[in-house]
Amino acid sequence: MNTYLDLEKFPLDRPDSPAYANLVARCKSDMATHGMFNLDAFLRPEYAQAEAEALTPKMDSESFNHKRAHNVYFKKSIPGLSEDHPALKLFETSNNTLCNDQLAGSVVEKIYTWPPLQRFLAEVMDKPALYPMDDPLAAFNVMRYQEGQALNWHFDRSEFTVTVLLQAPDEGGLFEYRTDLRTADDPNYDGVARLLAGEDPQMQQMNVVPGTLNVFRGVNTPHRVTPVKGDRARMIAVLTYYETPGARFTQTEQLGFYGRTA
Ligand SMILES: O=C(O)CCC(=O)C(=O)O
Ligand SMILES: [Fe+2]
Repeated sequence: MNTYLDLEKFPLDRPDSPAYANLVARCKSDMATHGMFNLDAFLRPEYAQAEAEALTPKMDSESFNHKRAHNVYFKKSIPGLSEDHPALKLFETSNNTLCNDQLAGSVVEKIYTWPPLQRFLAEVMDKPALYPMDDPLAAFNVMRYQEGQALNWHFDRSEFTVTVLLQAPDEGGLFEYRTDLRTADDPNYDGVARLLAGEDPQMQQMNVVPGTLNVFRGVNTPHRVTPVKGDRARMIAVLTYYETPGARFTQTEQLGFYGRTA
């Protein structure tokens, strides 16, 4: 994996080293303060670019165009919220997705299934262990956003999400987020409505270099990707792990996100 990953800077393969302990401590601290952490250029940028190019023909011919209007919950209705509540405002999303069953042999698959990464993430996230999903579609994806495409405001299904940026666009395609807008006990619908109206001063933007591994707690932190501008697409790998083995999407979720069931 040292070919692809910068294991000198991020010694995930040396869990007994002091450098590893330092890295875990830094990531825990970033997670506690910002709800996310980054390993800059963890996937060496030349391999990130090569992976983006290698996957482009498949993206052109086989990907699912995830295009729909949705609210921040990806649900039709929320018990106790009237249909016209501004927290349920609909937004357009469009991007193209390749699923894990279309990514056999890819570098993204190698990273997703590499046990030291799972162990490292578990340690940073204070979990006894983390497991890959047992879902042929939702375990890991590569998403492409071309000119005008975007992923609109949403909360994630999983507690946290791991991404690796493969290719950055020339303009737009920015990741925007609002840390801890809700909690497990307080859905904060008025706060959600404020954010969606563009009136939350605590919204932030993140800009990362290609190859960066980002981990963010997206279950209570709404986030979006702004529309891409220009000819260069934004391409990103999304890796999902759970605390229990065997996690799967429901058929309804598979259909909604990937246009098919498997
Ligand atoms: O494209 C990204 O940076 C974010 C992807 C994301 O939020 C998701 O897949 O849930
Ligand atoms: Fe997300």
